[in-house]
Amino acid sequence: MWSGREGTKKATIMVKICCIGAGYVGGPTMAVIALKCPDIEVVVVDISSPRIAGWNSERLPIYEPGLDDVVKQCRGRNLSFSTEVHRHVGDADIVFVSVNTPTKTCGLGAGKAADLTYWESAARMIADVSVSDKIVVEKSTVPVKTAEAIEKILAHNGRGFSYQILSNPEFLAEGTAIRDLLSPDRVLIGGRRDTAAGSAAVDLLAGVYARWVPQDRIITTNLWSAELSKLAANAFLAQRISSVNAVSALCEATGADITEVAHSVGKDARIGHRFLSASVGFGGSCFQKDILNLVYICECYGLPEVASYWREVIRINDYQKSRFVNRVVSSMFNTVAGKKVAVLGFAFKKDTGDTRETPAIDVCKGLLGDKAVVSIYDPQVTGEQVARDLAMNKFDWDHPRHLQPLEQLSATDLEKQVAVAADAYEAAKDAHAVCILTEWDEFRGLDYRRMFEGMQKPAFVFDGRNVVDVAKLREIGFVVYSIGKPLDDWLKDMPAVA
Ligand SMILES: NC(=O)c1ccc[n+]([C@@H]2O[C@H](COP(=O)([O-])OP(=O)(O)OC[C@H]3O[C@@H](n4cnc5c(N)ncnc54)[C@H](O)[C@@H]3O)[C@@H](O)[C@H]2O)c1
Ligand SMILES: O=c1ccn([C@@H]2O[C@H](COP(=O)(O)OP(=O)(O)O[C@H]3O[C@H](CO)[C@@H](O)[C@H](O)[C@H]3O)[C@@H](O)[C@H]2O)c(=O)[nH]1
Repeated sequence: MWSGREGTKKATIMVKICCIGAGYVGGPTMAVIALKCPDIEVVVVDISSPRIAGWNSERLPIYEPGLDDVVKQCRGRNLSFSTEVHRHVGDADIVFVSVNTPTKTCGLGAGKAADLTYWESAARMIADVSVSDKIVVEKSTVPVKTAEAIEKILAHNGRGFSYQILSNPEFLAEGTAIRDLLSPDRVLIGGRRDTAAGSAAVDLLAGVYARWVPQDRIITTNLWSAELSKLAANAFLAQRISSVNAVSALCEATGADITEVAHSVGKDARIGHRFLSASVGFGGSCFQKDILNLVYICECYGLPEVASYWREVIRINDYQKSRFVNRVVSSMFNTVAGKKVAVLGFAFKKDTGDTRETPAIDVCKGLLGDKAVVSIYDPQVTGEQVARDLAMNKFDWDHPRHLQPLEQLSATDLEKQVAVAADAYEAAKDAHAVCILTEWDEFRGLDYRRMFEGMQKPAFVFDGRNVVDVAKLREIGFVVYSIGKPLDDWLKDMPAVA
């Protein structure tokens, strides 16, 4: 067993790992650790009993390709899910903290800063219930210097036990989480290498990952570099999307084709071809939240120019979403009031049921604001989830489910204006337009002729993900708009400004 007080690394057998937070990160990450380290006991705990019940059932609480299989192999062997938070945290050797770190909605830093309420309460709880020394691992994405705050909480409340804090940010993307965890580009571990105990803690955690990750992909840094690298990586990724989306607007204005431009640009090995797909905008629980967090940190350190540089990445993303809504409304004679619009795809990307910060929410709210009647189909998103999302205030989604307030759209408004369809054909029946907002593979192979026949005329397709064959659909008779593609005559004179 590891002993922090002695500052030594003994045998790594008999280690117990406990992860606080059984979400999109905690669940899959721990499942893969359990799979690759059969001699390590891994327990995932959460304050949400429905979530834990889900992890213990046949229908896992999140949809992620390959996850069922990994959980089935380990659950009941060396992987378990529990609401007995105190018991399992108390005697674990390594405690991962993978709780929500939402954007603050009120008070100092509202709309930008990370809300560390859940993090701090987890840290205080660790101090309260510990019966042994521990390595505490930041898995959540946190502001730079959070480790210092956690060290202080544990030092002042830790009742004599020794704690080593490590930063081990997670880089998995949803939809490919299992693949990313099994074969990560890198594992990053930040710690206090300058102390014997800190160094031993880094080595111990690195030893866990080394069971399946090649040594040259395990990077160790100081704490602040690890914390900042996570925010910087997401900012760089999101910046690429905002760059390609900004160019997509110029393509539409000039007759260039964004697919051709992105291909030509990405052929330069220094730029690379990945992450250059123009879209209706990026979504997901991380990009916006983490960039806002970065912006706030820059402001706090007196770097307003750097803050405004990163803020533009979000501005372009918001512009892209409202530009899309304006395209839809202006193309349809400047009004969608009372018109049925089919929305294909509600998740923030394909292969996930996650709708956090999905561009579909903003697009649907924009269309509903113009009094459209919206019929939504997504293969992985339930009607209940759609209703919650459309009734929720900005940023409220990133709190444990039972703490999310619901306001904005009344239930009657929702019932009148929003329906959820069983498939794409039902969504499009009698509709004036189809909007494609998620790039699900099945949307590529739909029978668009059949759809066209059941729709009002002129029939429109607004493709926010460039999944349809534009020429084929135009041949069928659709008026087609596809992000960043040359406009057809119908759309050419329509203004699409935000
Ligand atoms: N989703 C991703 O793809 C991703 C990837 C990398 C990093 N992250 C970061 O990881 C963190 C977690 O993200 P997530 O998507 O897994 O969130 P999530 O909302 O899916 O899961 C967080 C879980 O923590 C639980 N929780 C909150 N406070 C708790 C407490 N005090 N004790 C026990 N459980 C508690 C919640 O009930 C919830 O189930 C965030 O900081 C996020 O930014 C997310
Ligand atoms: O070329 C692209 C690539 C992505 N997207 C969109 O960008 C968003 C985010 O996609 P992606 O990054 O694939 O998914 P996430 O699960 O949000 O993963 C990001 O956020 C995680 C949470 O921090 C990080 O761990 C991952 O490394 C980082 O990729 C989605 O709406 C995508 O549709 C585009 O519009 N164009």
